[in-house]
Parts: sequence; C-alpha cells; structure tokens
Amino acid sequence: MRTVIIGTRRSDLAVTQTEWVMESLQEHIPASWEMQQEKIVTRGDQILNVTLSKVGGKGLFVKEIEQALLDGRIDLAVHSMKDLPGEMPEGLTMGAVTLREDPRDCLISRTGATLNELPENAWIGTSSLRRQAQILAYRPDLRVKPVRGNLNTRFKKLMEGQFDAIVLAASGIARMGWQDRVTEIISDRVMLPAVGQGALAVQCRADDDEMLEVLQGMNHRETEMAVQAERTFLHAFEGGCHLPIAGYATVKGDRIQLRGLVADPGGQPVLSGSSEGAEGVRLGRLLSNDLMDQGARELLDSVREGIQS
Ligand SMILES: NCc1[nH]cc(CCC(=O)O)c1CC(=O)O
Repeated sequence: MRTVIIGTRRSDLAVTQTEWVMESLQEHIPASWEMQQEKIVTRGDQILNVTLSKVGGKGLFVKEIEQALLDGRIDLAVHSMKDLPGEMPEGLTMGAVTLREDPRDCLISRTGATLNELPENAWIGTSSLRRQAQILAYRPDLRVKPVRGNLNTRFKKLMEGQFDAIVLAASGIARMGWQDRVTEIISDRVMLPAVGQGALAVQCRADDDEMLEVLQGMNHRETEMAVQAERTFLHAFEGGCHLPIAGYATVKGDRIQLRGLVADPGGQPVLSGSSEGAEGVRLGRLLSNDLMDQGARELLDSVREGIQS
C-alpha cells in the first residue's frame, strides 16, 4: 500500500499533462497503490508581466517542484521536457520519458492566413527567440512582439487583435483539445522544434527504487533516445529554451538522426547542421561541435548580452 503524490503546476496545460500521466501510470502501479494530485505555484506562474528570457528562463517553472520532491512532499513530478533544465539536482532522476506527441510548432492566426499568406508586416506574438529567429529567417518582413501568459491568455490576446498570429507548440494545443484553432502545423523544415518539445518527463527521487521500477514500465525508449541526443546538443551551449537554439532528433530502429540550429534572433545568420548514428550523447556532442566551428558560441554570447541589457 502506498499513496503516490504527484506534483503539478496549476495551469490547465500542466494539469492536463499530469492527469494523462496518472492515467498511463494506473496500468503500471500495484493494485493497492493510490495516486493523489498536489498543485504547486511556481515563480514562473507568478511573474506573468515580464518577458521570460529576462527573468532567468528555464528553471523558473521547475525549481519549486523539484524542492517538493527532495523534501518528500511529493513523490512524482510531471514536466514538459522542454522546460526541464539540463542538469538535475542531486537526488532526483528522470524515471520515465513519455511517448512524444507532434514535436512541431503551429501557427494560429486571427484571419486564418497561413505563414505564407500573412500580409507583409503582420505582427506575430511569441516570446521564444527560437521561434522569432526562424520566423524572421523565413519571412523577414514579418514583425515579432513578445507574449507571455498561459495558453488561454495568449489566445485571448490574439483574439483581441494584439497580434495577427501566434506560434505555439502543437503538442500543448493538442493536449488542451484546441486542434480546431490551429491554422497551420509549421513544417520542421521551416521551424525546427525546441529540444524536448512534445515529450513529457516524469521525475522522481533517485533512491525511490519501487517508483523507478514502476516508471520503467511506461518509459518510451525511442523518445528517450531522441531527447537524450537533443539535450546533449543543447547542454553544450549552456543554453535553455530562452536562447535561439533548436534541436530535433528522429529515431528509426537504433539509428538516430539529429538536426540542430543556432540563429540570430533577427533571422540572420542561421547556423545549422545534422548528425546521424546510434549513440545519442555522441551525436549531440558532434553536432554542437559542428555549430561551434560555425561560430555558434560567439553568436550566443552576443544574444546573452542583448537579453541582459
Ligand atoms: N514554453 C512553455 C511551454 N512549455 C511546454 C509547452 C507545451 C509543449 C510541450 O510540451 O513541449 C509550452 C507551450 C508552448 O511552447 O507553446
């Protein structure tokens, strides 16, 4: 007998993701176990009026939840893989990676115009430098404005006319049940996804052996391999989702193909490359070295300076 307490942020998306994991977990836990949800408010949820890249980016949504795990107030945490920093605190581990949903980004426009059809100078709402850089590389005439808040807020701002279109992860939209609002799934040839986008990470304490065994049952091996390659690539730049870095791996059998890019937020230049093989960590390192040789470090240093000022 055990009551498993699962921590989640309280946004609709976080709760939906947690409930989805609880449902799949149901098939793997012993019959005598129970599950319970515990909602946690993070700093990232509280600071809604500041551009995320200016207040420290990635760790923001995750720290409080990790502390609750370490304190034993919760036993499991469900995170969007994309929001999970590269390094995990001592004592915690990723017990499972879930089957990845559509990793691509999507465009939601007010008039139904696709990325190609949007009028010149149209305003796009996104706070992601990765999305901004790739939009401007593809359509240099478009203009980008930051947008914060949860998915509901962003959608409302679009409908109020603050933007002509917004760009969001297709997976988040699908989990919210909003597929019918999507104007266009943007090809990953036009917009390479964020590292980990579309996958969920289930985190637990590293010494919780019975939990680790349960989680192993719901781990999705191919997604885990893809994400490992992507995260190794990202980690080499000491970067999070607040930098203009994209990385996306696909897995066929035991072959991994990894593509990555580092771009100037203004859309030029875009440094890109790919690597292929069987070992994710090696591929991630190879590709990051390739981009370093192309000048990625200098490019990112200047982006970091721009964010701080
Ligand atoms: N940046 C916030 C965030 N973190 C995770 C998702 C949902 C997509 C996912 O699970 O990868 C989103 C929303 C978005 O980027 O549109």
